[in-house]
Amino acid sequence: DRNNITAAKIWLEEYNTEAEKVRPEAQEASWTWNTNITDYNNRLKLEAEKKKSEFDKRSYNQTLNWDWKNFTEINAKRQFYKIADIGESVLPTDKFQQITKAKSNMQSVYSKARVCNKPGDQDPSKCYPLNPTLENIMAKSTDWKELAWAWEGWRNETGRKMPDDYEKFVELANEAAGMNGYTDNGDYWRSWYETENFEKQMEELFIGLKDLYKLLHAYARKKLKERFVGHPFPDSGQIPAHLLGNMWAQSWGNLFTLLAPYPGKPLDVTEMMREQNYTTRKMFDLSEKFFTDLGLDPMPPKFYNDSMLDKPEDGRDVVCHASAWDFYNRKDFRIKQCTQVTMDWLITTHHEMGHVQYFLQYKDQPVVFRRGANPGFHEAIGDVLALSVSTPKHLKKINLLRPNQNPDDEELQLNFLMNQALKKIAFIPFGYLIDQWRWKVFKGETKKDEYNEDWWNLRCKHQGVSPPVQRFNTDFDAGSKFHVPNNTPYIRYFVSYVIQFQFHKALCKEAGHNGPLHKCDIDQSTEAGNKLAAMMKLGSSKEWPDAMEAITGQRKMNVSDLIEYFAPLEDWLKKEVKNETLGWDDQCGRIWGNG
Ligand SMILES: CC(=O)N[C@@H](CC(=O)O)C(=O)NC[C@H](CC1(C(=O)N[C@@H](Cc2ccc(O)cc2)C(=O)O)CCCC1)C(=O)O
Ligand SMILES: [Zn+2]
Repeated sequence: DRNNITAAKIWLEEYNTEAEKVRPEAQEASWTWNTNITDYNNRLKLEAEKKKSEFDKRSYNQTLNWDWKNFTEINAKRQFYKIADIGESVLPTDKFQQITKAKSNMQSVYSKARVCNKPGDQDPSKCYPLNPTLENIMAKSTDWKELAWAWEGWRNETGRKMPDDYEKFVELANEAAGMNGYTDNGDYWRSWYETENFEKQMEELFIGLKDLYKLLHAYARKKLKERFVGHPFPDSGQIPAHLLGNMWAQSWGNLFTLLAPYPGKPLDVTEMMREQNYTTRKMFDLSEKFFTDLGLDPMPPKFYNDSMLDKPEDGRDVVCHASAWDFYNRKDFRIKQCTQVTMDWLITTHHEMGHVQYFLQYKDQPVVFRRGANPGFHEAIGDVLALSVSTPKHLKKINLLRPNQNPDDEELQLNFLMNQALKKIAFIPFGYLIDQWRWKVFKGETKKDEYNEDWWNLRCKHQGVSPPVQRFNTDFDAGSKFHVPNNTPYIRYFVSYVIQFQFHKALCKEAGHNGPLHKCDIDQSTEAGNKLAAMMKLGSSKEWPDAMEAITGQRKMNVSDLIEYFAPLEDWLKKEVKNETLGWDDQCGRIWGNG
């Protein structure tokens, strides 16, 4: 009967066995399209997704045979709860096909986009991809016009072509969420955090970090005004968004040579990697060794064979944006990325390997528990290890610091902290605002003809950046960021950037570190590794405060460890910007045209 827990557990076993067949097929078809974007592979992907959605629907219907909401066995009850939560698969077949088609269109536009008419090109029909060309221009160019060409061109070739598909996606995603008992798709996405007033909690964390961001923003604005003297910076105080070394102004690491407190003490790890003929494989071996030296798992033998670690040279279209893949069969785990030999890509490699390590650690959980404790946890693992790898002390150990450089030199240490701040503090408002915008779209508070105005209201208000050229309602700048057309939620990165410092602090203590937090390198500490592994093994079988407690001994997210980590730099910044006006107006002033 409906309360027979023994029979229910047998059914759960059967569900798992079947899920370990259906999911790998869907993943394999998605992998094939991602690594070779063709109409044929797209059809196979849609077919496989349709098959998986039918399995999900069938499984949901079978959960109705059990009174699982009243089960006393927590683990079984939690499995039923997750099996019954089938997301977009709840849609009837025709609507499921429509939403999958809309997503596929946007993903394809994003991944195939090229920008032409580069200033100074003899052949105006020559076109350039984001990776590596446009990203390199945004990272290295100091030519205002060239930066503006790349910035505007990318948005014309991506976001501008998506509003109709995006509107369709929002409508159907909300319909699916409604059928699953949520108020809208944003409510569904937030449900993964199982946290009362989650939006309020995120806002409080963000408010706690605003002052630190304003210091860095004021310093960067001061130095960029010197670099681009004579060019228009808005009176409202924002920084033109194309000057920050990144297509979305989300990470300012490429401004290090401009912003380093002691320019004579460079951290030019990329040059060192190139001088030592680093290859993609060497970057992965380095990362894997860090994990295994902590006592964590090595990559399975077929990982390197089956992964795509470099951009293919046979001209096929691929999704270059890095990603880590669990095939849910306990055997196949892959990474797909178009690796370049740079320090940034060494960090990204650790980030993706962090995902695979999490997959490996929880692979014997029931399929529905093979997720992060919350999505932010999955994003934090690789970054936590990268916090140790990037220290001057560790770079010295792996011979990526110049021989004449002393890792304990205080000026070098301050340069290191600035380098970290340009990636971690600069990211905070961006990590926060993407889903602020999307949650409002899903709530219906932002209509299609307001998509772009609302996007820039948030970019101007929270991030303190403004568009370098006039924007119109016919633009859709949110669509120029991978995660919007690819429907990947983003608040997970904001959460990760906060909790990774909590994890770092706790693991450094476990590793016996004394002294400032930013100097800690947990390398080879199996005590730290064991703590991390124990948390990852839980997967999503427990609510995330239990996982947080397993590492840090307490159950809340808070920004105090991040602030402690950057304390020495905060003092330096306060002195640097004492004659500056901190912050900016909420509005961006005149940036709007009615196109
Ligand atoms: C099958 C699948 O999709 N799997 C998921 C993982 C999972 O869910 O299991 C996945 O691989 N997602 C891709 C995504 C890629 C990256 C990303 O998009 N990063 C953010 C923000 C950021 C930037 C710098 C940084 O150091 C940390 C975060 C951005 O670039 O804006 C690219 C660079 C790094 C991470 C990722 O790995 O999170
Ligand atoms: Zn990630």
